[in-house]
Amino acid sequence: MGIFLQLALDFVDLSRALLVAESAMAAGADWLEAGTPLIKSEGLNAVRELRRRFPHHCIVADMKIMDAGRIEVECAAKAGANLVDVLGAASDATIAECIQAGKNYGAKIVVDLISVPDPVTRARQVEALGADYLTVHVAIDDQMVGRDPFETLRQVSQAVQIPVGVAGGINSATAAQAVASGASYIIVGGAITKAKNPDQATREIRRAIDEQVVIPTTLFHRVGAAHIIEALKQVSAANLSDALHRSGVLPDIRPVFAGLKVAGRVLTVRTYPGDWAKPVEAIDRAEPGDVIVIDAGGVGPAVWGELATHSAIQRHVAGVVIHGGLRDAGDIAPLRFPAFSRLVMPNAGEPKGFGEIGIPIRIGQMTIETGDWLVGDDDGVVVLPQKIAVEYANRAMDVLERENRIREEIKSGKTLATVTELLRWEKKVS
Ligand SMILES: O=C([C@H](O)CO)[C@H](O)[C@H](O)COP(=O)(O)O
Repeated sequence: MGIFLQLALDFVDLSRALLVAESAMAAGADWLEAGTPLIKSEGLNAVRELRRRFPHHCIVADMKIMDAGRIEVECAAKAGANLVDVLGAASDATIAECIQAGKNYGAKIVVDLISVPDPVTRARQVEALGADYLTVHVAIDDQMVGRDPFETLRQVSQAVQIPVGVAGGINSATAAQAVASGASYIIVGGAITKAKNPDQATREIRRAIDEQVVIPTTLFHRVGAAHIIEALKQVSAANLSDALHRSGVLPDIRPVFAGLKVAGRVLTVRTYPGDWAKPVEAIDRAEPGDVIVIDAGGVGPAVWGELATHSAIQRHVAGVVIHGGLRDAGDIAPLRFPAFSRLVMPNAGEPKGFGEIGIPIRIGQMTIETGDWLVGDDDGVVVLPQKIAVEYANRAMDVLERENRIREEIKSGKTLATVTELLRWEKKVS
């Protein structure tokens, strides 16, 4: 038996899900899953419509059943599902009821081991209860902190006899690893549903599975602490702010030059207005790729200019952010050095040395620490606190990937309002 590719339609709008389903099924996906968000949003009509459009394909209802297994399996099966998903975290009674209802209504039962503390033990238990399939699954939110399913998949696939599948951020670069780790079926959501070309994405993943090859991708994979910058170099300040629940923005800080982006680790400086000693000394303290963030009280005179910029370039400093003034803009422009400031002016102060390097600073409501991360572009500057950097760098990538998909649907002739069904989801004033 070959390895099945299951497409997880994790949309909230059925029309968008069907668009991708048509494309991906024609390109090599085997099983079609009504994702949990889709079922929660559209109900089992999503399963009925998938069954109607794909009468001969295996339809999976990712119900993530936690209770009332009998009725939930019955209605999913009657809606047209071949496989119904129950959580391994549910009680044995619920899982046994699902299995029995599955027998009665012609549906196979998949037990999803998502967030189960001891997946190997639970896998053996539910196999003994009569489960038909087992899925090793890393939750979307756990993917954002860098977790992957492969070691657990290897252990579980060796512990049971029933087919074991995998879900959790699988993409064209990791699908082969999923097969090598023992997967009998591979569930892919975002790497296809957020792809600009779902058919091409499906073909690549299909090839990765069938030929056991790694097909590199810069999208749909999540970084760990050592590679945060890789994600931040891809996302915009807007993506990062969206990921941070629309926060993180440094107020009143504007790009001095258009078309320049910076992403990097922060080195902070506090100085007295106009006192450019510590800002310039920080250049010598910075690591390559750092962004120097200066709190000069939000007022002039300038604490940064053309000579400081040449010095920063020598030290491979990635950019400068000034809560205060910059000068020599015309001379800095041709250097294409990313600079962001509250003010631009011709007058500087004196290098008196009042201030400190590396200490926490405060700009507006934001406390910024050395070691935090930052993205700046034509929109402004967003700071990412280091303690949440892995998660929110990954969530910013997720924002970028989702917008890539929406853009393609708009380019196909739709509007943003229709693609996102704004009218449907507007906050209803009761
Ligand atoms: O089951 C899923 C998740 O809990 C959201 O419903 C996904 O379908 C599953 O994780 C596959 O999606 P990706 O992780 O994006 O490949």
